[in-house]
Amino acid sequence: MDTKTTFKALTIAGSDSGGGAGIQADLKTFQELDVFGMSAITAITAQNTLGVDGVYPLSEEAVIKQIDAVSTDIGVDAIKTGMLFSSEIIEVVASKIKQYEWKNVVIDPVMIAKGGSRLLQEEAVKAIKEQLLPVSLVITPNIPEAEVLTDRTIRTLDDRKEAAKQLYDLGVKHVVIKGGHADSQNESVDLLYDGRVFDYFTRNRIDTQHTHGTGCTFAAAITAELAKGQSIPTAVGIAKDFIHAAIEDSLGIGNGHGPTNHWAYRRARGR
Ligand SMILES: Nc1ncnc2c1ncn2[C@@H]1O[C@H](COP(=O)(O)OP(=O)(O)O)[C@@H](O)[C@H]1O
Ligand SMILES: Cc1ncc(COP(=O)(O)OP(=O)(O)O)c(N)n1
Repeated sequence: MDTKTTFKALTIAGSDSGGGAGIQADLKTFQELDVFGMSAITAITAQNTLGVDGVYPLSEEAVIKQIDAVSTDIGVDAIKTGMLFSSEIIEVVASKIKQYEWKNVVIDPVMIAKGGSRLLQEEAVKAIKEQLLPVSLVITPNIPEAEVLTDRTIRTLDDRKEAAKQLYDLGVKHVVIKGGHADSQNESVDLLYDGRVFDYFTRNRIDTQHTHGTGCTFAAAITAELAKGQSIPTAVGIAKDFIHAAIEDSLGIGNGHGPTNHWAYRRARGR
């Protein structure tokens, strides 16, 4: 009998036709980290490195069917959410997390794409705070997303720490506020808060416009490592190394904000 363990992760997110963000980025990241990837698509976007040209949400029924199909047969060790688009889809996802008693739940609260297109309806922010955060293990907002979720301006690291505490108080067990949008010219610092202590993950800032999909890729790497049973600080540390390699060795594809390189981390390890 085959006794090999296969770790499995599910992404519940939107499709990016350009391949750099959304479910495409998540599945590539799972694969690169030796985790079997599955998807429940919430919306289809027509998108490339120049921006989003169309958003086509799926019905709640379609999302439910996809989640049930993989959960009842294949099984799930960790899940990640990305673009959820509406309060209705968020409600479905929160109820499925409860139904399947998932513990390794990573929320990337995707709101607006780089070019300014909305990937989450404005009124759905409330549903993320009230329905999703209480049933999640980790949330990974960038600074603008953390500002919306906490209704506060974040300029300094102290502002970020206060925002992390505020998010923790909504019920999520770990908060990672990413530093890609911070003012710092030299480094990009991500902050992790577990309700007790702050931890910092720091790498040099890379001067590039090819950062499309960095948030999705980072959160997917955390999810993959949680699926394998890693602790949260270890998973965040590996994700930081993964995204840093992917940005540093980016591919130069397209005429706008290009994608990161999902195979850079593996190649750097000689695999
Ligand atoms: N120019 C950069 N150089 C190095 N790391 C970066 C850079 N931009 C983003 N990162 C890292 O990429 C990840 C995603 O960050 P961020 O850009 O804040 O998220 P999002 O893509 O959701 O806006 C974080 O780990 C962040 O520190
Ligand atoms: C379908 C889809 N999902 C998420 C995003 C946002 O990705 P993110 O990693 O935040 O990168 P940018 O859009 O900021 O480049 C997306 N664009 N599309």
